[in-house]
Amino acid sequence: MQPATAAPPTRSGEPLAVEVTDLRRSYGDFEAVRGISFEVRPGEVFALLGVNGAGKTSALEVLEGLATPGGGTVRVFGADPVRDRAAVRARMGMLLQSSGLPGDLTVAETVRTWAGTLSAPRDVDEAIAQVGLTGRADVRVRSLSGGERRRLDLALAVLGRPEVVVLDEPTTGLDPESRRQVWRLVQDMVDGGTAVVLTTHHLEEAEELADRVAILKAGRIVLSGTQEEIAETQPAVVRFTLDAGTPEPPVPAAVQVVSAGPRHEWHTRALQPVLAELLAWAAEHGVVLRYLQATAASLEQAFLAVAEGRVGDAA
Ligand SMILES: Nc1ncnc2c1ncn2[C@@H]1O[C@H](COP(=O)(O)OP(=O)(O)OP(=O)(O)O)[C@@H](O)[C@H]1O
Repeated sequence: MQPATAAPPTRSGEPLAVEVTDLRRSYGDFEAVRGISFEVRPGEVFALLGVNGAGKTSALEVLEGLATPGGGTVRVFGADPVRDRAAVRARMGMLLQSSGLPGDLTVAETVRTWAGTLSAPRDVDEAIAQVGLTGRADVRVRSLSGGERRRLDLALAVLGRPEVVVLDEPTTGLDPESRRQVWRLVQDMVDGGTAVVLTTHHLEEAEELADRVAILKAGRIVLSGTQEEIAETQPAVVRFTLDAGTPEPPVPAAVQVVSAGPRHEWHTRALQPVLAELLAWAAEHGVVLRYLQATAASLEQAFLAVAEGRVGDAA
């Protein structure tokens, strides 16, 4: 487990795109964000994960300048998103969980109107094409499907060529193809040097996009680091089923037996040698390991461990 979420110092001297230090936010007596810290550099994707109510949106709203922190600081390229709102807004694109676009305008009119408020917008047709809405350009917003509307929101979020983009659940409601289209768009922006902070309930989205991840629970960061660092906090899993009457394999020292049958489940931090030992035993004794599965530790396992209180509940 990583105690802090400092960005790796890969490009010395480069300003931090986002710097959040000991951020707190309360609603009345209830503290929804309880002292979180993280940094994001240009060209990096940082994902905030957590179950419903963990505090992700509450934290992002401070970053977006929509709420003031109850404690701690937030800086975007060194500026305060609330005090220096105009300066931060010029460099930031945001995709909120829900948007309130006028339903009467068409897609093209909406993008054109939005472009008119920006100093250096992308080409309107290109922006519409990038989110796959070219064929829907003349359709009124109110007639769009939920997924199409989400893609329009995204087109607007990145229309001003932002250096920092905050995406609150960018692909919720999208079909798999549209989701991939959004991932490509995000990846293109990142390749161009944009810093991205995103929340998502789709772990495969974080796996696809995020350089670093923080898993929140009840307003605190419980695990953070690269995906590999987070996954390594969890054991690998081996599962197999033995036919009745088959001898039991010896349990290697590095194994914790979670289930001893009929479906065996072993947890281990030494997957390769444990698997090698098991397979050698099976070959030697002519035993079939039915439905054999070996799963390396994953971000998903770590997420579930946090959600289910197996990690970090003492915090
Ligand atoms: N306006 C509000 N007034 C009171 N409590 C609120 C308010 N907004 C959020 N909360 C509470 O703060 C906590 C964090 O909410 P938040 O929306 O930040 O979580 P989240 O991680 O973004 O959840 P989700 O994944 O469901 O979007 C929750 O317990 C929520 O009920």
